[in-house]
Amino acid sequence: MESVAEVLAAEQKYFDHVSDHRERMRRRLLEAPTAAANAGAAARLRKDVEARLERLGGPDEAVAVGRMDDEDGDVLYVGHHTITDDDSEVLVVNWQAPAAARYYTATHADTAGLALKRTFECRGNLIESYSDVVFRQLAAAVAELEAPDDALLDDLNRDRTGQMQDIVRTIQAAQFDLIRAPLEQLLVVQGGPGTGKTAVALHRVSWLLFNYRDTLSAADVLIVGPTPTFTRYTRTVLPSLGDISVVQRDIGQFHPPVRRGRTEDPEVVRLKGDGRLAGLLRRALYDRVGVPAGQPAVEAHLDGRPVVFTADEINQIVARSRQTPGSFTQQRQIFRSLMVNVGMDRARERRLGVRTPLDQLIERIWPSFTAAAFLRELFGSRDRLIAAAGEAFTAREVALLHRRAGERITEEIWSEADLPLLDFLEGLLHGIDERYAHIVVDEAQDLSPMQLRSVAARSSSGSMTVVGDIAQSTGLWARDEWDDILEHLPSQLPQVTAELRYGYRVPRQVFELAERLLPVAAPGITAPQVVRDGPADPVFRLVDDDGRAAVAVEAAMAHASHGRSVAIICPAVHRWAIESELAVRDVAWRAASRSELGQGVNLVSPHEAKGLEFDATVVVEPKDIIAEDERGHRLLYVALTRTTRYLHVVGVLPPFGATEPLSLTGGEPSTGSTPDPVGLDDPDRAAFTWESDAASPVTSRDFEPAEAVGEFRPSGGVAEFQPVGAGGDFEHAPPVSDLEQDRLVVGSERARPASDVDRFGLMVGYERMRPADNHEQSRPADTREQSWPADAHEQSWPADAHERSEPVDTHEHARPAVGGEPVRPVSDFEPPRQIGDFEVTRTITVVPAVGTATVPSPRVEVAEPAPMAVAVPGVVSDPPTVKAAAPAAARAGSLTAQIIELVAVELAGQVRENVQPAQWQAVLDRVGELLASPSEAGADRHQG
Ligand SMILES: Nc1ncnc2c1ncn2[C@@H]1O[C@H](COP(=O)(O)OP(=O)(O)OP(=O)(O)O)[C@@H](O)[C@H]1O
Repeated sequence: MESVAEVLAAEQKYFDHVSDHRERMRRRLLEAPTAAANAGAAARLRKDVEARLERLGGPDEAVAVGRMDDEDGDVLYVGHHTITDDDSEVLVVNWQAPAAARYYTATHADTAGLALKRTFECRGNLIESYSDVVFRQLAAAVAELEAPDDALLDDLNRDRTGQMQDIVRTIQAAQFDLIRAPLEQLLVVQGGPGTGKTAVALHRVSWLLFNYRDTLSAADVLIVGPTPTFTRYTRTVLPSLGDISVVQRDIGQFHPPVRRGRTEDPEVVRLKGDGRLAGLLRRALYDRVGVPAGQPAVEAHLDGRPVVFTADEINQIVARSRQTPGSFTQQRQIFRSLMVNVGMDRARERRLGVRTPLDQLIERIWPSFTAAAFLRELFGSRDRLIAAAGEAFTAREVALLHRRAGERITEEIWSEADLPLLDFLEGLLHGIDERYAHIVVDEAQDLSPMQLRSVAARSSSGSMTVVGDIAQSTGLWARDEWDDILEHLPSQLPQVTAELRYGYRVPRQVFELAERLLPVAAPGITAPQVVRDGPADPVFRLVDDDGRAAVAVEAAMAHASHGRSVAIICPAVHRWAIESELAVRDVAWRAASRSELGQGVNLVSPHEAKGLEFDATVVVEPKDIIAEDERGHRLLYVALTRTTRYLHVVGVLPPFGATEPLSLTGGEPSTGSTPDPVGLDDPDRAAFTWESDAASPVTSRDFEPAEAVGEFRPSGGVAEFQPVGAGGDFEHAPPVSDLEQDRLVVGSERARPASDVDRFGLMVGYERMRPADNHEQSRPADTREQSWPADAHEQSWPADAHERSEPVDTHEHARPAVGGEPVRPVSDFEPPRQIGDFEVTRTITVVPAVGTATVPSPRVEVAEPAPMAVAVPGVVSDPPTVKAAAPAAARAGSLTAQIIELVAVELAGQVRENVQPAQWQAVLDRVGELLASPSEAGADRHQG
């Protein structure tokens, strides 16, 4: 069997060989125009050459994405583009070609005659690694049937860039089935978040363009997305597949040119999206045609020769004109020619005194409009609205549509809900010029009937790919059924509905949280099956109102500092605070509302977040996301499912506690008997995760704090913390901390092995706020942060900090100053590498704002921390060695105390209660003391 290195060398040789041929093809193509007979032919050739060069791929692209070996030993390489040698032998076949299909369709159950499928991981044309699926082995390994292969996992784990990437390398069999479904149908693809609906829809376009190339060109295809941001995010995929001229638009782009920016009441917006508006507009438009009632006859002149028409006569001509197929304007032209014909026949001798030229009369009887002018007049006239509304609308609805017109048409500002109406009118007035043989509608689940009409009006054939997720359907037109959407997309073609079942984007830990919303958000929908684990559990950050923005921004900055794309998904009510915080901290950020996305910090509204994804997301204030939409739980589901790796939830509601569990379901505050909506009752679930940069941060499940340091014993509504081993009972105390290779590790015997636990590292909270020279004030002021000052003794301490119940604001603009020295912002502090004898392996953010929790009762009382520190058997195994070990032990002791506090928080969570600010403060004060004079406190404790 060949070694990996041998395989790589052989494959690279082939890649280089193919690349040489590709460059030869390129040179030949580039030379072609110069050989043309004349300038016109050369220009045509050049265009053709450009298109063919696109199809060839760039010189830096990998020539192939994979290869397949059939059972007879024949090999075929698959890539983005076909590459041939001098004899026109195919070296690499393009992925859309029928010959490539088996690369995607082969499965363990039906190998399609393949023995092996190899997927390459490349940088440019350099192969970095490859992964093989050996079908016979796969079939044998039943356990692996649903397991994603390595190549797929690699792709899913890569950093996101703010632009969607193609998935040619790793299209899955079920996805490929939809990609190559026949053109002549209306294909509906339902699938949960991250199941690849958008990817499938885009690759389907490319596949159709290749396989129906005789009848379908790029100009025949339209892709419609929900927002400009989404369109920007997805628009590079098709060019990367060699399909450059496919039209990609967002739904807000179908309208005549008007000024946008009017905001409207949701009730009005909803009404304007209603399909009944189509009837109203049509009636209103044709209500403007005809001779006004009460006018039996009219007179006009044709070149000075008077003509008289009776009203009946004109109305008959109007009726005849309206029967001809065509737009309002075309019918008007017919009307005009009929009128002119009659006029010519009937015109008498020239006579003065008839003032109205025939064209003016025609304009009065059948006015010509622009869509905007017509709609402005209609909305501005209650009478016209009432007439057009007929029986189909209530008086209230008519009143909602009525509005004062702007002074001039050029000053009229239009709302988003007006746009489909303008578009509909434009279609009535002039017809729709741009029609497409295939239309892809992404995120279709939210579109209003009038928006869907805009799409349908552009279909020449009824062939469409409609993708979306009912469970993510929000907004004023949130749907529970696909039929409610499809009734507005009429098609003569068969309608086929398919479902994508595997979730590729969202890691298991995150989806386990998000899917708990589904029973409330979309009861009939089956959750997708996630295919991979993420690097971390979701992190819940408990904050108070003042601390929210800081915590969210800090979390985002931390991710951004690792080069990740991170979205702060923020409901409108907190947007300002977040933007201010970003400004104060001088953080460069991008706004989805301006269609900017990329690495670093992005600020995104929950609605804008649809269809997008990021390496990390910070979801701000779940309850307000829920409040932002009638289907707020779905909106939160959307927000929670945007991450490919890390999720932070930042909110004022504690993620635990009997009085207010993390209210992912929103609504009324829960009582003790209310089932916990996110399953935090479930003892197997981590109540929260302590924030950490570790690859897998320590969660509340990771060790057994109660066994390690003590336990909470509820008594009369107050749970008391009882440290185990108090009074020096080392023998029976399980280890609380241990010194191992200069690291402080924490855990009990039942905890994870030290290698895992040592990620826990040192708890260095609180210390950063230590006063320079007044140890009595040594106490934490802001437990949201966890950095250690580079030099603790240089820090100033706000004089009134001990009286504050809210975290001290450490921002530039509101930084407290003590003795003229401003308190430095948290971001200025570098955690130390070394504390005493201990190497700092990790800093962990303290669960924030416990000191400011407002949950009244029941409460947890935390006993004095002193006895807790005695259980340091790894350091001080018996009293005689106390003195010698005192400095190290003292430091370890104080740090242990901090750990114990965190354990206390954890336990508080586990007993589903919260710590009273006063109690908590007592603990923190005590730790402050210990930290202020560690040796003394340590010695005391060990002696005591
Ligand atoms: N076969 C695959 N190989 C590699 N990556 C894939 C594959 N299928 C999907 N993905 C990736 O999964 C992520 C989610 O895909 P996509 O955005 O198409 O999902 P979606 O179903 O449209 O999600 P949403 O409902 O949130 O809009 C993308 O990063 C996409 O590239």
